[in-house]
Amino acid sequence: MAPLTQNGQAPTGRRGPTAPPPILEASGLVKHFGGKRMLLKRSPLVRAVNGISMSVKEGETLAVVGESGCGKSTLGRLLIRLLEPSAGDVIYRGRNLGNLTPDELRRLRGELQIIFQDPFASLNPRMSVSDIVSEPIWLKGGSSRGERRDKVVEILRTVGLRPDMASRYPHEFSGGQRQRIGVARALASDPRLILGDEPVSALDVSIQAQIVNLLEELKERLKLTLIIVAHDLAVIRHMSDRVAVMYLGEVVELATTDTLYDAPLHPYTQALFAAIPQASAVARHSIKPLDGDVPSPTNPPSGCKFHTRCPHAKPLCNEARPQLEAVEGGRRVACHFWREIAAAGSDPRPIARPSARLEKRLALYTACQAGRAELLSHRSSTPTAKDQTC
Ligand SMILES: Nc1ncnc2c1ncn2[C@@H]1O[C@H](COP(=O)(O)OP(=O)(O)OP(=O)(O)O)[C@@H](O)[C@H]1O
Repeated sequence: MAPLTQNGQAPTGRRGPTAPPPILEASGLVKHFGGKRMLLKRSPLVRAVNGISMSVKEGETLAVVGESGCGKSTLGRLLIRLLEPSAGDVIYRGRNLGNLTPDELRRLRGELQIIFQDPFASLNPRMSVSDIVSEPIWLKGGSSRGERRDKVVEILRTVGLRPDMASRYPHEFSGGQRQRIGVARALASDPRLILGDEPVSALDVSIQAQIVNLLEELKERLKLTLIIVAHDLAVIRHMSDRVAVMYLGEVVELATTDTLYDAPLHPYTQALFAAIPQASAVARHSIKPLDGDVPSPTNPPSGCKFHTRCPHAKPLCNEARPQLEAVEGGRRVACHFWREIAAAGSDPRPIARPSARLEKRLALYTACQAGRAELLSHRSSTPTAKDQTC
């Protein structure tokens, strides 16, 4: 089993001569918050991200999953340089973002965009839709007022909103429509890579499917790369090509979506997926969902951060931090004993039927996928005022 190189890639040669270079590569990313002296005492040091090395391939959808507080949003924001790392580098299309001048970074900002979780909080209530969407175009520079107006109209159509909605204000829209405005704002600067930070979790389930489908459609049409931070494993399975599983500031497993859902290797991934046993092969292995809470990132356990909750923990896990190790098929796992755990779990049982709730959600996605062509033609002619149907 070949170990990873410093930048989180498999050793040179494994990628193959024809594989395109990643659009983004992170190496040794660390982000600590706090730890500053305040009057009489020091604020606690929060170790949000601890030495993550990974890459994002051009045109893929990479999902980042994990329990609340494990550092998903922080990692996402570090990758698009919305946050400055405490240590480590992000190389975007061959350029180290840490070495750019503020001016160079501002010019590059349009290529790296974000869609926020909460469409109610993330839009300025005092700005019209037209102002919200045209601001990034204006910031990019080089366009006249008329060109900006035309581009706003085009982008609104692209995200399924009517051009006459441009003069309205965010409070006049439904949740799904507001998230479409958030998507329009992200698209306005012609991005190459978009971070979706829980882009659908604040929305009603039926609206979630619309936004998921919109993002997928835009990704294909505009050749975007997506990083999706989310905790909804059904949405992740539907949307992503690869999944990075995080635990307490570290990536513990990284694999293609099908591989990960069919046979998770890390005990944390297994336990995470056991919360939706019918949706994954972990149902075959009677793995229990996780007990207890994630330890505090201000005082993380030594060695493997997961050992305090891991059913397979051995003394070594308390002593040494496991490295992300390359496994066949481009998958990576950070566990000292993944081979033993995988071998012990080779007693497959039939997969249980999906729960009624999961079945409903999967059916909804399928229906929305099937209705996409119809929806698109509907949007361009007589778009709906409210996001009520697929
Ligand atoms: N600006 C900040 N100052 C101090 N601590 C922070 C800050 N931002 C995040 N943290 C802490 O860093 C840790 C990781 O936070 P982060 O938001 O990245 O987690 P997450 O996995 O995205 O959580 P959630 O799913 O709940 O959004 C948490 O303990 C959080 O409290």
